[in-house]
Amino acid sequence: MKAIYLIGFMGTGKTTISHALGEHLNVPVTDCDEAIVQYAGKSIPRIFEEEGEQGFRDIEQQTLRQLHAENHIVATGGGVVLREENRAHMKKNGIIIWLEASTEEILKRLDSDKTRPLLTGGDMAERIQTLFDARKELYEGTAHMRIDTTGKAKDEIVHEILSHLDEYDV
Ligand SMILES: Nc1ncnc2c1ncn2[C@@H]1O[C@H](COP(=O)(O)OP(=O)(O)O)[C@@H](O)[C@H]1O
Ligand SMILES: O=C(O)C1=C[C@@H](OP(=O)(O)O)[C@@H](O)[C@H](O)C1
Ligand SMILES: [Mg+2]
Repeated sequence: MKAIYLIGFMGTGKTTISHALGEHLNVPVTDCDEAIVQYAGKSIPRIFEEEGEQGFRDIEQQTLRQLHAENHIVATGGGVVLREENRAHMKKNGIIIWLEASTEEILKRLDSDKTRPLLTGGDMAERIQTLFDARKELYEGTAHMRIDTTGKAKDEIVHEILSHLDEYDV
């Protein structure tokens, strides 16, 4: 099996769904953000604070490149599509699934979240909208499969992904 990469905005469920999908397919799962935290030895907010967003993106790019590119599910961070090198790496190595959710749903899911530095401070709905508008075309242009998760339970999303997987050369 090739790698399966989950991409999409913060709060669309990449981390959550990657683990559920891994269980169903009996394939190992890596969350890129977790690998980054391990490698850097500090939390994501701390990396942003001390090294800035570009410092984080450098580590993210390096980490993505080092992850297994076969027989593996990778939950990426929402900004992975910002770098062309990352988009090319994922396209070369696997199937890319874009998880979507409405702004209202993302707000609900991340209401009290303090772990996503790009969403803290200011009006969260506005931040989500601005960032999403800037990234939408990148998600669209990178993904092979697109799944709307709004109002859907984890199992439903996993089954929807599984039902489409055989359309691809995984
Ligand atoms: N389908 C869903 N329905 C409701 N809540 C969800 C769903 N998927 C994820 N969540 C919740 O939303 C939050 C963000 O999910 P997460 O998997 O961390 O998203 P991402 O990795 O895309 O940022 C978590 O609290 C998670 O439990
Ligand atoms: O969208 C982004 O730029 C980011 C998304 C986060 O991951 P999730 O998408 O899993 O929340 C994490 O990588 C970091 O806070 C930056
Ligand atoms: Mg995540």
